Amino acid sequence: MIKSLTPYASKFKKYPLYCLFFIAIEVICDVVQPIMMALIIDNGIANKDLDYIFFHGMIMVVLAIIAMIAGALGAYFAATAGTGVGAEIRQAEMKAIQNFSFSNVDRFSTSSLITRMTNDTNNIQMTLIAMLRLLVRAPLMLVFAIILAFQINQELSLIFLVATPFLGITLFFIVRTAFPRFFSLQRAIDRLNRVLQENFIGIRVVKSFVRGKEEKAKFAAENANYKKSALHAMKVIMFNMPTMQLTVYSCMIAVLWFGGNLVNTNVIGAGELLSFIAYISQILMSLMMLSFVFIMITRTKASVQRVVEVLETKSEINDDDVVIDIPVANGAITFKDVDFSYGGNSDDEILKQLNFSIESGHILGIIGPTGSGKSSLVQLIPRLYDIDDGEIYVGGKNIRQYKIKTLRDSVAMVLQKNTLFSGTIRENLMWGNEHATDEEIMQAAQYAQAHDFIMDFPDGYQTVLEQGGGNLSGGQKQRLCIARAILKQPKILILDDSTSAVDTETDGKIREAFFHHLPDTTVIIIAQRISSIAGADQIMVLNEGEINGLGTHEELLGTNAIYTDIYETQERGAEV
Ligand SMILES: Nc1ncnc2c1ncn2[C@@H]1O[C@H](COP(=O)(O)OP(=O)(O)OP(=O)(O)O)[C@@H](O)[C@H]1O
Repeated sequence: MIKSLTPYASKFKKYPLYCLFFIAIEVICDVVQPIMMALIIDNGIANKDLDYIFFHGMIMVVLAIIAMIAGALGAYFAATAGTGVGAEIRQAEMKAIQNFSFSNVDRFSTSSLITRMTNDTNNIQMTLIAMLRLLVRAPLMLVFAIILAFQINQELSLIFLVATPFLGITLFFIVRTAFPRFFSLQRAIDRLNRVLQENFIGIRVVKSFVRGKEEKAKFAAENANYKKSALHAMKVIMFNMPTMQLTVYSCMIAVLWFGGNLVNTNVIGAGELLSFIAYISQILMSLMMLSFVFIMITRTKASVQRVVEVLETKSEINDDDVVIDIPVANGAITFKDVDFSYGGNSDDEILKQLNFSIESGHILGIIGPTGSGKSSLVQLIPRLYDIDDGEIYVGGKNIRQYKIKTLRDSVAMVLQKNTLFSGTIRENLMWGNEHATDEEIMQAAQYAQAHDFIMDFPDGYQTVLEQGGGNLSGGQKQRLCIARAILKQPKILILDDSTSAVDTETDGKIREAFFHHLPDTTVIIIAQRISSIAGADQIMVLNEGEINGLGTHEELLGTNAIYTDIYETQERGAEV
């Protein structure tokens, strides 16, 4: 698992070496201090030699200053490496997610992807920084302190031999129990983020339905669940510190007990006993640092697993087999025996045995009850989802023969849910074509019946849109999205219920514009209103994932029950 992340560390190879160098200096300075202290007590104080005390005291001060500077530099290089690797991983996750197919995104869920890119990656970054600093410092200090303690007195040092296995076994059990609990903790963060994300994105709906109380209750439940998961994990970790302290204080008591006797019998000096105790403190510190890092590693193991899952997920839709990048010749579309289900579950087929063709430059209207599969059908054309069975042809070639970018560049979709981004109207329109001239932008806006309302704003095309186009009406947003799609100059233009918020007259003008100004573009219009599709070259009636009728308005009216029923209902509605 760690191996999968090593490529992201390659840029920062030299920093661990710098870190090792400075931390080694810091540790050497720290472990020499007790020796100075012992010398001052056993020689300086015992002989009342003030010069000796002052000289060795100064050495202690200088050592402390060097240790401080080296420690700070070590921490700086550790932080540079850790944050650098974190940034590389985040960038790689972003790249991987941009390549995901819709079903990949469905499988992970948006909130989980956000947690993985933020919280999980942050865990990895923090652990790397701690590992670089402490995994060098703690073992070095431990080894030096043990060696120097052994040099003072070997028998006293045997006390460590009893304490170390006890600590090792305790740590092993803590780490083993904590791992699954940390995994659940990350999942609890996913769920908390999901509730927050849904609430913030849908805040207008929440307020208009006065659902604030229910939303608060939903959040409270997930928040409580998160707290429970965090406590569950912490309960194990809690044992770490007391175990360390119990062991070390027991060691100190044992050292004072046996060491006191050695001082009384003049085997070691009082200063040596004091520095022995100082080494025990350093050994305690090292063990605490080590256990802290091990626990962080345990927590991060869960995060690494979740991040690697994102990095290693290959898009279910790819064009790896396509060697030659052939252009899309025209907007002709053919579906042959197409079956489709979300997640490839054939028991739950959304579209069944679809067979139809549209000539390039023609307009196809699709109508049908809600949930009949209209949006699913059009998403198959630019390969936003792949089909289970059958074949789809665009411009006379199977869509699998095109590079995905080429195919998607030739198809523009205006989705049911319009998304605009913060920035000016002009910037939003240029998503369709980043090289578009002012004339082209204006022309696309005119075709989409957006130019007039844009010019009514004091800043015209430079009007700044709020996040998600919050300062526009629903119909205005829809028209901007249509203009953005037209600007792409696609071979196929798909409008998925995208004029629902536009009045009938403007809707008619938009269709007129397609008819007169985009004669070579194949247009697919999904609509609820018969009037939006009545003039189409062909109309498809979709019902429960199957083609129930296909023909012109005149052919379907009177012969297709569903179409006639929708028509009559809407006519009656219009009369009332
Ligand atoms: N991402 C998805 N994952 C799983 N099932 C989905 C997904 N999107 C849609 N569905 C299911 O597929 C079926 C067809 O949905 P689709 O959106 O294609 O219908 P539609 O005819 O466009 O409906 P509407 O007119 O209400 O927009 C529905 O049963 C829906 O629950």
